[in-house]
This record gives sequence, structure tokens and C-alpha cells, in this order.
Amino acid sequence: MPKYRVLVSDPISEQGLGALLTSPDVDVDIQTDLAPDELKEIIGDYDALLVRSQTKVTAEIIAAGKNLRVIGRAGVGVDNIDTAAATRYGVVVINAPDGNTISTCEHTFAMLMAMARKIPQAHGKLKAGTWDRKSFVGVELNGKTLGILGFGRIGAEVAKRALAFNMRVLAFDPFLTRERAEALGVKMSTVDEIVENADFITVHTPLTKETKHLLSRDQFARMKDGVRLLNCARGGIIDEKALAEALESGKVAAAALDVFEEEPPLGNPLLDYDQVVTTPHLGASTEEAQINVAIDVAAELLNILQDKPFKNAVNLPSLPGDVRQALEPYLTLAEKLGTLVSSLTDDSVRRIEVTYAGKLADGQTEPMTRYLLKGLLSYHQGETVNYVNAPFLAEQHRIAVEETKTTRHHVYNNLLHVRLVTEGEAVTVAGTFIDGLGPRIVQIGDFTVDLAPQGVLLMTEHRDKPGMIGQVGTMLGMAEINIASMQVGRREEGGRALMVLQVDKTPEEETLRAIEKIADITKFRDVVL
Ligand SMILES: NC(=O)C1=CN([C@@H]2O[C@H](COP(=O)(O)OP(=O)(O)OC[C@H]3O[C@@H](n4cnc5c(N)ncnc54)[C@H](O)[C@@H]3O)[C@@H](O)[C@H]2O)C=CC1
Ligand SMILES: O=C(O)CCC(=O)C(=O)O
Repeated sequence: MPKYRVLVSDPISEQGLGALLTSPDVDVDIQTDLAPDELKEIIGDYDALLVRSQTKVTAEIIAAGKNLRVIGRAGVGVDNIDTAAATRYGVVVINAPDGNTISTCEHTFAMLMAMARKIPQAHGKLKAGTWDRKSFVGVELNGKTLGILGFGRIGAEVAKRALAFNMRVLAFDPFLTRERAEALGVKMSTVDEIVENADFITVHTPLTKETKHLLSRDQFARMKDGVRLLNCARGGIIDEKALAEALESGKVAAAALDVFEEEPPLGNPLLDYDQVVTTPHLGASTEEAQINVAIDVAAELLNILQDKPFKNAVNLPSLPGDVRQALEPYLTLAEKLGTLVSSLTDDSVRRIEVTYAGKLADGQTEPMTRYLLKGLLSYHQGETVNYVNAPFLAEQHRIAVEETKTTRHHVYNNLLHVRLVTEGEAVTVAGTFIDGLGPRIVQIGDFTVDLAPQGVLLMTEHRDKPGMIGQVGTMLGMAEINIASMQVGRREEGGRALMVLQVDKTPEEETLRAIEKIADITKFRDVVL
């Protein structure tokens, strides 16, 4: 009996979806002609939704997806998915960033050459019966300067091909380093340098607030006369109105467009210009790319559904496999400490102070804080909290999160210390990971303890006096609750003391309340880790 239901709502290569289609855990429904209302009506039945670019995954659809855990995009751009809404609802959004790089790069290059040699125009005229050799004089690429805005996967592949055609390549990307540019044989440049010096300019960024109209009137005014532009990334990176004016004036000699601000671009005046070579968003439309992206997204989707590590989440910071593996034990520890510290107070939480000490301070701490918040918030909010939405929910509850790192600790090689500050008090726990022993809780409040973070914990704070352990033990015995292990600690003889019992199952409410009422027990808590 399959455990998970996956809805595929756009045409995606079935060959590539093999891993999903053959998994005994998964039931796949392919329905590629759903209207938005129909999708909204049925999405509640599915654990995962798999789309290409046609399906608009709006906040409304995500809200209706009561069981939705993951949305997969068979491709790179996720602008058809409301990722902010997905984060709010704790739904992971994944994409397939590698599978269509080469196809999109090759398409860009095909467009570049088609534009330079006016191939589509000449083709059309000849097919219409006219042998015209005068109207289609083109330009060579040899020796020309190509400016690349956005030097990620596709931009870098375009550069390699341009260099093979003996072009000079200028590149701008906020993450491009001089060393990498030099190694690839391109010149690291500013946007202005590209705008002012390039014969051809191609954009390969995502569409964001910063890249919207990256090339607009101001930039066109500073370009070389007769510059040629390409957009095989996202409509809107080049300002379409400004482009139309620049084509009109002759400033821009030609443009090659695979993408548009509105798709399909019905009535878009750019389609009327003879100098515009165009395709209907075909960058990734090859047999290979469609199989590759489907394979990648199917594998990741399955990983998420089966709670295995995954890497291509768009709304979660990505962790290289080895980093994730090294962090794994601490992630579990962090989540358990979050639950434990939350169980120690009933007040509303204002601030969480997390200290990463020893070797924990050397690496990435964000994932541990995320897991800690998940444990902490789910103590009160249950299953609505997950690793995706925990930081968002903390922010929404106005819980301040403060991280401190200190590379040394006088006792432990690694220590995760959590102080939770509420309106009226502050409670503290700490844990460590000991090789050969596993995760250990080493501090509860101001008491030193040593216990594995697992199972049912009963914790009392009481006055240190004879008979306290016996009274609690007797009550548990009468309720047939077996004690697996016990820790006691005290500040000083006759002073405040702590008892932590690990028991085999959670006692009934009346047993818990009876223990709580024992004279000299000042605080009593139970928690399942
Ligand atoms: N036409 C089509 O069918 C396809 C289009 N695409 C689109 O191509 C674009 C690039 O894809 P990839 O190279 O795979 O992505 P990528 O993530 O590998 O590269 C994008 C690069 O843009 C850079 N960038 C971001 N903001 C920038 C800015 N303001 N100025 C300059 N660079 C900036 C990033 O640092 C990154 O290196 C995406 O928008 C994607 O959706 C991708 C595949 C197919
Ligand atoms: O699915 C497609 O063909 C569109 C590909 C695309 O634009 C992307 O991957 O960003």
C-alpha cells in the first residue's frame, strides 16, 4: 500500500520520473489539464506536487494542500511557485538546477548565431518562395565582445562556447571571483563596463527585484550603436518597452528572445520587429534536459518523502552532503534540546540565546538553530512546525534568536547551550555529542546531569531531603511505570535538588498530578524526547 500520493500537474518526462513511478511507497497521479480551481479542490489529497512551468502554484493552492510536504519544479526557475507561501506553510520547494543547463546554453548559442546571421528571417523568406541574398547580410562573432550578465551555470557554459568562437567575454556576477574569471578566460567586469563595451549582451540571472529591468533606457543609451541583445533567462530582465524603442531607433540592431514579461506574449509589439528572433520559451526543451530534470526532481522528491537527506531545496539553505553528514548528530541533539528547554517553562518565550562552543563553533550553525527552533516550537504547536517554517514562525511570534560562538570550552569538546528567556524567567539546558556514547544532555537548569536525550523524562525540582526519591518511585510503581534510569543532583546539602527519571511510558495524568503535589516538590515537568 503506497504511503505517499504525488500529483504531477504539468507534462514531465515519464522516463525521467521512473524512480517515482516504480517506488512501492508512492502513488503517482498525472493530471496535466487541471484548471486552478480543480487543482485547489484535489491538492489536499496529495503529499507532493510536481510541476514544470505551466502550473501556477499560488498561496491559495498551497493553503489548500493540507497534506502537502513538498513542491517539485522540474527545471530551474521557481517563479511560478509562491515560495514565500510555501515557507509559511512549511512546504519544501525543490528544483532541478543542473539538468537543463547545457540545453539552455546551447539554445542561447543557437539564438546568438541565428540572430547574427538572420537565419530565421532568411529561412522564412525562402520558404515563402523568395530567393533574396541581399537582405540578410549578417555579422561575424569572431573578435566581437560578448557581455554576460549572470555568470552561474548557464552563463559560464555560454562563455566557454563564445571563447571557442574567438569572442572576447566580459562577465558580471556578484559571486564571480577574479580567480575563477581568469581560470575560465573571461574578464571580470562591472555592469557598466559590459553595457558600454559589448557587441552582444546576454542575460542569465534569475528574475528578482534587483534584476528586473537590469537593462533599461539608461543602459541602452550607453550601449554601442548596433548592439545585439539576448534573453534566454526570464522575461523582464530586459525592459521590453525600452527594448522596443531601442530597436525602433536602431540603437539595438537585433534581439533574440526566448522569454517574455507575459507568456505567452500575445499582442507583444516586440514580435512585430523583423530584427527580433524569437522562440516560445524553448531553452530547456530538449529530450535530454527534460529527462535529466525529471530524474533529478523525482529523486529529490522521494528523498524528502522518505525523510532522507536532500540538497536542492529553494526555501532551505542547501548543505553539501559531507557537511550535512557531519552535522547530523548535532541536528538531532539541537531539536531535542529545543523540546526539552520548551518543556521547562509555561511562560511565553521572548528570546532564545544559543551558544555553540568548542568544535561546533567552527562550522555552519544555522541548521542547528533551525532544528532547535523546530523542537522548541513544536512542543507547543505540534506538527504544524517543521524545519522549513520554524525560523519563520519564530519571527512571527517575535521570538528573538541570538547566536554566540566560542571556539573553546573548558570541559567539552563540543557543547550546545540554550537559554530560553520568557517574560518572567530564564531556563537553561545544554547538550554535547560524545564519540562512542552519542548525544548527551549535560545540563538542566543550573544542575549538571548526564543522560541520553530520548524517551519519556520526568523532572522534579525539590528540596534535598531523605525520602523524595522513594515517594516518586512508589507512585510510579503503583501506576506500573518502569524506571529505566535516574539522575539526581543538588546545589548543596538540604538545598535545591533535581531528579530526572527516564521511564518506559508516559504516566496517566492523575499519576503526574499526584507526583506534582508531593510536599517539597517545587517544580515538576514531563516531556517526551
Ligand atoms: N529559457 C529557459 O527555458 C530556461 C531559463 N532558465 C533561466 O536561466 C537563468 C539562469 O539559470 P542558471 O544559470 O541555471 O542559474 P544559476 O543560479 O546557476 O545562475 C544565476 C546567476 O545569476 C547571478 N545573479 C543574481 N543576481 C544577479 C545580478 N543582479 N547581476 C548579475 N548576476 C546575478 C547569480 O549570482 C547566479 O550566479 C534562471 O533565471 C533560469 O530560470 C534556466 C533554464 C531554462
Ligand atoms: O520547463 C521549462 O521548459 C522551462 C525551463 C525554465 O525556464 C527553467 O528551468 O527555469
